[in-house]
Amino acid sequence: MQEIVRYSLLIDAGNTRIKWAVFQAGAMRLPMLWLASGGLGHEEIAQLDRLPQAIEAQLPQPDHELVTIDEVWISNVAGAHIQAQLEQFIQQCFPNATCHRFTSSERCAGLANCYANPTQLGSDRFASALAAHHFFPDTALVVATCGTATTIDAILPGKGFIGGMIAPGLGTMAMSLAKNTAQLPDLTSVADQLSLPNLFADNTQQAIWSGCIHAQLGALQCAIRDLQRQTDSAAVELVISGGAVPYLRPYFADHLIPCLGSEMSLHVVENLVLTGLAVVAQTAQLEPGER
Ligand SMILES: Nc1ncnc2c1ncn2[C@@H]1O[C@H](COP(=O)(O)OP(=O)(O)O)[C@@H](O)[C@H]1O
Ligand SMILES: CC(C)(COP(=O)(O)O)[C@@H](O)C(=O)NCCC(=O)O
Repeated sequence: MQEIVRYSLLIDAGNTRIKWAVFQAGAMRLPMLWLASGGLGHEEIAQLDRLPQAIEAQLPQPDHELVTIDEVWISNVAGAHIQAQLEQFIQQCFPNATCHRFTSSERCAGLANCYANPTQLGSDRFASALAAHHFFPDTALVVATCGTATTIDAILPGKGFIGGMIAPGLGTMAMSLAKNTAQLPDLTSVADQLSLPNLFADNTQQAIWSGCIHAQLGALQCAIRDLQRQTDSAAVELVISGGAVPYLRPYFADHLIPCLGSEMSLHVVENLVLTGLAVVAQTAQLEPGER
């Protein structure tokens, strides 16, 4: 008889990209071993009608297994239009799956949310915090996601998610300079080739890039230092994720690790929001009353 293997589909709809992963509840460790995963821009959303094929192509699928997506968890901060399209694709592709929209609440998976209005907190920020708290419990954490916006949040043992900062993301910063000035170019297509031999650049492209990169690093440094002051200790760890991390990472050794005190206190996670949704899905399966 064929065994039916039950999977959860996790979806992180950010303001630039939609990321997805297939997860099977069980022991979790970093990096997460997704059974299948992918991502696409908003402009490519129509391709989601081929999601079952994209998933099947990646799954290790021995003959005796039938693959069933029996639940979907969505974190969406990209608006009602994207939510409606996502729900339509899920209904079309996985008609038997239960679809859950993850939103921020006062408490989830053992983490308290101290936002004045807990439901106002972006679901991606809360999911990221849940992931960080799950893997690094009892630690003062700065949790950063560097996407369309850069969000830099804090978790304190005994208190939970205490709040954070929302800043323009790296790409958003660079684009806003190009849009709002007469003489500054758009760096989007050349970002992959840009390097910074000196913080004080001697040309326009590198000067823009230096400004944007160091603004991001500076915000992270401020967050780490503030949390260190609040905890009266240097034992603060940074968990960081998001599409802009590959551009920022070359500067971590000079600008973040000295603040943290040790390389061991820096954790780069491929997709923290999806990881948080896996924590939520697992908690809901194991402890249905906890969500
Ligand atoms: N060429 C680039 N230059 C600067 N930033 C980039 C570039 N490519 C990607 N990024 C960054 O990655 C972001 C997308 O990352 P992601 O974490 O998926 O964001 P979101 O969750 O907001 O959709 C872009 O908005 C941008 O900030
Ligand atoms: C801050 C955000 C825009 C980040 O979105 P992203 O960059 O991940 O696409 C999103 O988390 C959001 O819309 N938050 C709601 C407001 C808040 O968190 O306070």
